Amino acid sequence: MSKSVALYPVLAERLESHLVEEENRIKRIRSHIEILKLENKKMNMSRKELEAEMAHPVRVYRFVSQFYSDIEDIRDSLDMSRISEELRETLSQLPSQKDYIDAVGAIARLQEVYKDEADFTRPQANNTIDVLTAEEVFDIGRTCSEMENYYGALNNLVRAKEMFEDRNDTVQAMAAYDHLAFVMFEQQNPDYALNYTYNLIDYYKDKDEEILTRLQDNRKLYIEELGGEELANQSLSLSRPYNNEPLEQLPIYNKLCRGESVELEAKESKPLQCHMHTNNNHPLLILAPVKKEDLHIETGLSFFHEVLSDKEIKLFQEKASGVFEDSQLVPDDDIKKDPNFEVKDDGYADTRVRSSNTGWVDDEMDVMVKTVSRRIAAILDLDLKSAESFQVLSYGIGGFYLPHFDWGDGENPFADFEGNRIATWIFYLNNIKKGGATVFPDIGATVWPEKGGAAFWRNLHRNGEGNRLTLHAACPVLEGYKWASNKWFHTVGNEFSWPCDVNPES
Ligand SMILES: O=C(O)CCC(=O)C(=O)O
Ligand SMILES: [Fe+2]
Repeated sequence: MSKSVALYPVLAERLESHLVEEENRIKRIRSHIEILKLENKKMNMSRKELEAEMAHPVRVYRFVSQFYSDIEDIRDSLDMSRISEELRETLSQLPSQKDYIDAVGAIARLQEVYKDEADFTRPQANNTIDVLTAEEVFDIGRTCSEMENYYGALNNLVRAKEMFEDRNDTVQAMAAYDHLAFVMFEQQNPDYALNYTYNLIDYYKDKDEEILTRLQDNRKLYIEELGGEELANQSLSLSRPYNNEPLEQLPIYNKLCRGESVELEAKESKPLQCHMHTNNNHPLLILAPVKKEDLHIETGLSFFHEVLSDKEIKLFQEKASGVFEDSQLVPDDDIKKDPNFEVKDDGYADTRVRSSNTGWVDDEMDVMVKTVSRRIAAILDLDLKSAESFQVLSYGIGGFYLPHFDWGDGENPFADFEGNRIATWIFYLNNIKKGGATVFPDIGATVWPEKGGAAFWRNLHRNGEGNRLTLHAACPVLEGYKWASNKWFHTVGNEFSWPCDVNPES
């Protein structure tokens, strides 16, 4: 009993400090509410305004990382076991760690593909607002490292260290150096890792015991990797430049995305046996002939200008926005073999292969959609009966689709349709500020999106087999956003639609 009595003042004291903590927690929630109210204006923007606001990679990264850390802080400040279902539901829909990682991944992908054009650490064309700070570059480098994207990690950490040094911030420069040493090791540069570690040991030796111990352990590991003390010492002169292997080994794709020309292995070039039927006498086209550019003979790759009106484009965007979801992709065998690709539990590949929104728009949704379908069929002289609905795609900053075929393998590749995807038609619904081309690595072609225009190609050989030259990809969007729409024609009803071919036996 007397023991309990003695605890009275202790209890009062502990309750008091609990209350202070609770009050602080509530203050934190209140300050978040104030910030959210201020941000409210942005959240009420229309789709168009939001697209314009989020048209630069740095803005997207900044917005997502700031929002994500606020949301994390809000989550931390709440007693999650006592919140309402509604609040829980709302929180679950807000930026998550995955969104933040995707935003960093988009920056790293853009840097990998577009190189100097995607150097967001320097003002580009007098734009001094959308420039990353040293702290942000450091954050991107560290996150890349956590994602095991050591290529992106190395580039960003090197730059972060430089930026910290430029402002004589040794403490931060050393922190960047510390991460960099590990990343150098992961990218097969143990000599660099060791050299950096010696410098770091020198710096931390009378500053931080814990860091020092870790650095000393690393030093041992790097020396071992270099084949012992003697060989390690020899390698320290660092006369060779460091390796930095990109994450995706896609040099042709990257070049084409940048608009550079590529040298291809010599391809057969037989004369065409006859010319493609342009179908210009079709009644639907007499009054409005379309301007067509031939880009590649064997696949029929071509570009059609000004096929869609602004009104039709708006309709496609509106119809699709109502039914948008993340683009899914059933990975084919080639993709599964690539060590960079992970297949999620549900059998779909993750955002390392493709990232965009998809909405299906069919002819029954609006008579204008049906008119457009008929216009394409008339231009191509293909039968619409077995065609798919329009697959409308919207790509945000960094949105892309790695090289793939539209045709499927095996006996019955598209169970829900009649036959394989014989041909692809892809509309471009807007002009993109930078990036976002469709490229064909084995043809060496880059198709630049043009509002209202469309690209077309034939996916299959005459014998029905997939044509491997049709390998194609969507380049990441570097600035702005991208809207496109696929229309796939299938074999049934189009068996005899083949025009001429360089090799009629194929
Ligand atoms: O967006 C592009 O440029 C290409 C899209 C594509 O290839 C596809 O969706 O299959
Ligand atoms: Fe495709």
